[in-house]
Amino acid sequence: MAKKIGVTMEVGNDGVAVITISNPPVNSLASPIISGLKEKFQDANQRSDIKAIVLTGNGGRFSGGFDINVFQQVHKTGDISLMPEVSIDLVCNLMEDSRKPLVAAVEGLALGGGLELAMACHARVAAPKAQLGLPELTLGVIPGFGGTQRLPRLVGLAKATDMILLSKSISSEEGQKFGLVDALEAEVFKQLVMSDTAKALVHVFFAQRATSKVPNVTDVGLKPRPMKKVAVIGGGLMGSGIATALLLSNTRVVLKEINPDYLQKGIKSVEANLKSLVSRGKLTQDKAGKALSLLKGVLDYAEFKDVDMVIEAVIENIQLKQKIFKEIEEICPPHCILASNTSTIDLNVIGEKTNSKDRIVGAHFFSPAHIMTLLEIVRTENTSAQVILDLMSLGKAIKKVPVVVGNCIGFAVNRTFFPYTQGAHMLVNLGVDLFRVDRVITSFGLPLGPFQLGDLAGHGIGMAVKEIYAKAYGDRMFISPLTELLVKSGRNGKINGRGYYIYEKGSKPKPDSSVLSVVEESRKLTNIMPGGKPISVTDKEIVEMILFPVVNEACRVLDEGVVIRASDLDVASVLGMSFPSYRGGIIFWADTVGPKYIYEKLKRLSETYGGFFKPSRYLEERAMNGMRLSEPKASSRSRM
Ligand SMILES: C[C@H](O)CC(=O)SCCNC(=O)CCNC(=O)[C@H](O)C(C)(C)COP(=O)(O)OP(=O)(O)OC[C@H]1O[C@@H](n2cnc3c(N)ncnc32)[C@H](O)[C@@H]1OP(=O)(O)O
Repeated sequence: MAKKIGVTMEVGNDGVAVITISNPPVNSLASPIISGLKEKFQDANQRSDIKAIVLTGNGGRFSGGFDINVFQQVHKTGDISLMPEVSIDLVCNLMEDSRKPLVAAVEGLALGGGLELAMACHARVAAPKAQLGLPELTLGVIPGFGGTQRLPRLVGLAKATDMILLSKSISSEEGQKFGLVDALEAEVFKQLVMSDTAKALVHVFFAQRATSKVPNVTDVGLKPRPMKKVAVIGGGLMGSGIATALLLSNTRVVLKEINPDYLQKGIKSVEANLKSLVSRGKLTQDKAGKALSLLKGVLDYAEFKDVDMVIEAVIENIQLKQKIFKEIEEICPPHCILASNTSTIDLNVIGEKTNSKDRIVGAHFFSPAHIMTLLEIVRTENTSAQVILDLMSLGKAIKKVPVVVGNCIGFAVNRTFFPYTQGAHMLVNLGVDLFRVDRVITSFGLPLGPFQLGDLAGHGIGMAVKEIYAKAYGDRMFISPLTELLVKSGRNGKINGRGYYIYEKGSKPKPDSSVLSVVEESRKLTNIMPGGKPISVTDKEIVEMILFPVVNEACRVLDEGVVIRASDLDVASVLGMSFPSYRGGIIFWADTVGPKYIYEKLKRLSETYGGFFKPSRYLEERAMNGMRLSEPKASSRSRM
């Protein structure tokens, strides 16, 4: 039977193209394979429906390298032109420079040119026990597809020299240890690569990398300035957490409070944060001591004269923030970045009384700030590219994932998720058990259901936030009296030991059945149960009624250009809201479910239950045109 030689490309519904090398028995890189690869990569890079590429080999072997028969032919004929030019066209231009995430899925072996192709990909996943090496020297040649350059960068010079000069191959397990392999997968490698989970996780991996590319900021030749000394104003929960994160990365921190009592509390919180990291084995005592030595508590602005950045983290009070920004503008050096950790207030309003609008930026950390990795960098139309770059660079230095977003109420994450609680409240007012709602949402993959999350955030805050959202997005809110009734009955959430659940030291939160009388009162007031009877819903419908309105708001966030790209919202939802990463983030998940399905469901729900579910224009357009939500808009009215 004739051998089937060639390169194939299959594109899944999710936009992932799988390019497969077929040249049995070892998928050597013969001329038709090299030209096939060029053609497929060219095609994949151009097609708008392809958003990520996987390169793999057929029959359990990635590739045994360049076709040695060609060497033999060259030797026989003396015609060196038989050697194809591969490095520039294929390996650099089409693979390495591809703007689409490109992953090598390696099984069996990747040797010589085979490993070099894998190294030109943006990441490598390998099955256990695969053989990886550059044995070219055994044939009297050197690695010719760039391996001499890429291998040392991945595994270090010593290991690379060993592998190249001694033609020593290594296993994928060793490769992972040295950084040649990004992830190892189990035996059912192929199935796993093609599984929804792998697709989602690979998506999040690349989406996270993509966040560091910000047009007109990271591509205009600017260099980040060093942030040697940073001031944090406010030593509360957020301020002390932010200070801890900075100290852990060896940044000098000035922590300012308004009186000695508050200052002492702030410093104690930083100490407690560090102590808890030490007790959990995440930090040595020495390093904790070093971090603390970089902290200086102050009650006035004297230390602000030489700071590189101020991060304001006081309560959400517009007048107070405006006053602080006016003061720091006067006292800080002219290069100093003036950042606010506000989660809701418009940055233009905060900076209204200053003449330094180009230096004003949002640094929205998520609580606890020294642990949660998302940092929303909120820019206004006046924030300078240099300031954004500096904050991105500081964010990375303190081990956060900075995502640059536009200025709107709630920014990207809180705005996208504001319907999350409301959908849950609607269900409960329609007669569904609140503890069931939490159970269904946690089994979907979020760590906390909406009611337990509300308890954790505190219902006092919940009420304040609801008001802010009602002003901004009141046209699409479900207003439920549940939170107010809860607070009235003395249940502020975890903070005072009681919310929907009972919180006792040392034990897990317990559902509090006595809260049901509060729920009953709310149901009476809203009176939305059809015929006064509880509705009957499946678990799937519960997920849909809570998360589809979130997807709907995410569509508006995309439509208004609050994020640079859809995948930024995926990363932000995973890191800021703990949306399950194995579902790829909110937009990736929605595209998996299907925009048309979501649109039709929301439309039906809005006919029954009103405007809260009304599909957005963006969702409707995508559903009607059979487009994914993540596809970039043809013309953008970005706020970025
Ligand atoms: C530009 C680049 O940097 C340059 C290069 O890539 S140079 C090439 C570097 N690659 C190599 O040196 C790998 C050479 N091959 C091997 O070491 C071994 O064949 C192997 C480990 C891949 C597989 O070993 P094993 O399973 O024992 O099978 P083995 O009998 O050796 O090979 C199976 C068949 O594949 C062929 N083959 C293996 N590697 C090949 C290659 N790179 N090109 C062409 N044919 C190859 C063998 O000639 C053999 O063919 P046959 O069945 O007609 O006799």
